[in-house]
Amino acid sequence: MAAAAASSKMILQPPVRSGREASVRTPVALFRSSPPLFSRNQASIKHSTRQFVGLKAAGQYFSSNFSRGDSYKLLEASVKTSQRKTLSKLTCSPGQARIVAYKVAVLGAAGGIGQPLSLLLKMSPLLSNLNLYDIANVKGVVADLGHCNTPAQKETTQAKGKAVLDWDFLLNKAVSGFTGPAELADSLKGVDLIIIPAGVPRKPGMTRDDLFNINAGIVKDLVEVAADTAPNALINVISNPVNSTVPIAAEILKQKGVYNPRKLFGVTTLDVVRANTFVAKQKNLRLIDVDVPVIGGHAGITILPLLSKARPAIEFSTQEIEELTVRIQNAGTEVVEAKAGAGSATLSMAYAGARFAESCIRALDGDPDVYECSYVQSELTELPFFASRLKLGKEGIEAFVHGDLNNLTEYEQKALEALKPELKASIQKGIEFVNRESAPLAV
Ligand SMILES: NC(=O)C1=CN([C@@H]2O[C@H](COP(=O)(O)OP(=O)(O)OC[C@H]3O[C@@H](n4cnc5c(N)ncnc54)[C@H](O)[C@@H]3O)[C@@H](O)[C@H]2O)C=CC1
Ligand SMILES: O=C([O-])CC(=O)C(=O)O
Repeated sequence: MAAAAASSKMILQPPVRSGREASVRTPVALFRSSPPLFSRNQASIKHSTRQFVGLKAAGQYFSSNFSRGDSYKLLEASVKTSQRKTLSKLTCSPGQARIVAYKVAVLGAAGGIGQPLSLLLKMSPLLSNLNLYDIANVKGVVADLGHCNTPAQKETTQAKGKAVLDWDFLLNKAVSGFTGPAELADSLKGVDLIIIPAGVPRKPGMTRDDLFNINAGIVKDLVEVAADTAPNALINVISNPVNSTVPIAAEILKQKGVYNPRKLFGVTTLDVVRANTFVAKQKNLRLIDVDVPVIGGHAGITILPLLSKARPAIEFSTQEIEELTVRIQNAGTEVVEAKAGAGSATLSMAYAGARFAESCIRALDGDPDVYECSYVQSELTELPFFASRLKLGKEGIEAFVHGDLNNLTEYEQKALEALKPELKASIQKGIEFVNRESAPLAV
């Protein structure tokens, strides 16, 4: 069993910084872009990517779709030197080529989130296989996506026995469809990452917790098969209510004897994406420069943006803090109401989900500089699950950015205490659901 996710060794202290200094001197991108998959000097590129990929210029194609080029220097500096890893795995020299062959399964792939998420994943240069599972309508999605000419990667052996990584412009990236419970296990064989957006979305007037009765069972059933078929995969749970579905997934994995708290994530990236968007707009900043950690959970007041920890360091009035916090907490409802019965956030969630998935893959691949907020098993507070900023690594969670919870403002501290009872009840509800479902029937 992996070490407890929040062992003291894994706790990072952020560097001491004055806000002004941080804002002026530090590039504050959320994430560095993925390093090139191979060094151009070291491996040959047979074709111009510009020729084949309409969306990005050749030089950009090998980097992330969701992040930018600057490194996340402040956070990186908070990692002890001994914890730093080299980038050696991310480049390859002749004779040492490898295939970047990460396999991802999307469960609920034909839905409002599943479809655009699958498209974004198919565009990602970091994965080779995409397995799409749903109880209905997957065939069409696979046929549709299969026509996008996003190339696969493969290792080729050149003259003189030199292996190089290359794009195979004839082979399309493998996209496979799986429909119905009988095909679920096949969709999960050999995958590195499982993303779960299966379940019903809200309608106006509903809370996320109102989805519990349907979605709890869906997540439970999917994770049971995942535990049997891909026990080592990372799992990203999108299905709501995330505050309960993640504890449900954890209990199922525990029952199956394969729970690794470092590998189970509730996807809260959309809260960060929204916080960054709203703050950048309010303060007239470049979007790319803004990073607001969002902690707690993923429903109403359990969503707590830490504006005092925003980068760059930004001055907010009390009124701005209150208005921005409430807007970020209610942003999901804002979309639900605007869609007026046609569902909840799908496109922004697909974007956020693809970003989080890409971060997971980059971490698996050895990128030493990957930080994300996520709702996970945690010891940062007295609650067993809590969203906070994490450093991701090859085995999932590598460390917690502990310092985010230090020196909170009075407003944030109060909001943190206020969210705890609701979050605790949602966690308890998830755990009790699994225990009830698996209790032997009274005779
Ligand atoms: N974590 C987050 O930040 C967010 C979470 N969500 C949640 O994501 C979930 C999905 O939302 P949408 O894609 O808009 O819903 P949707 O109804 O458009 O799609 C859901 C898909 O799940 C499939 N599905 C249902 N039961 C299944 C099962 N047992 N196995 C596999 N697939 C199954 C459906 O056939 C459908 O294709 C909802 O619970 C929603 O609340 C939505 C937005 C943000
Ligand atoms: O609000 C919803 O029901 C969907 C969701 O979680 C979000 O958009 O943050």
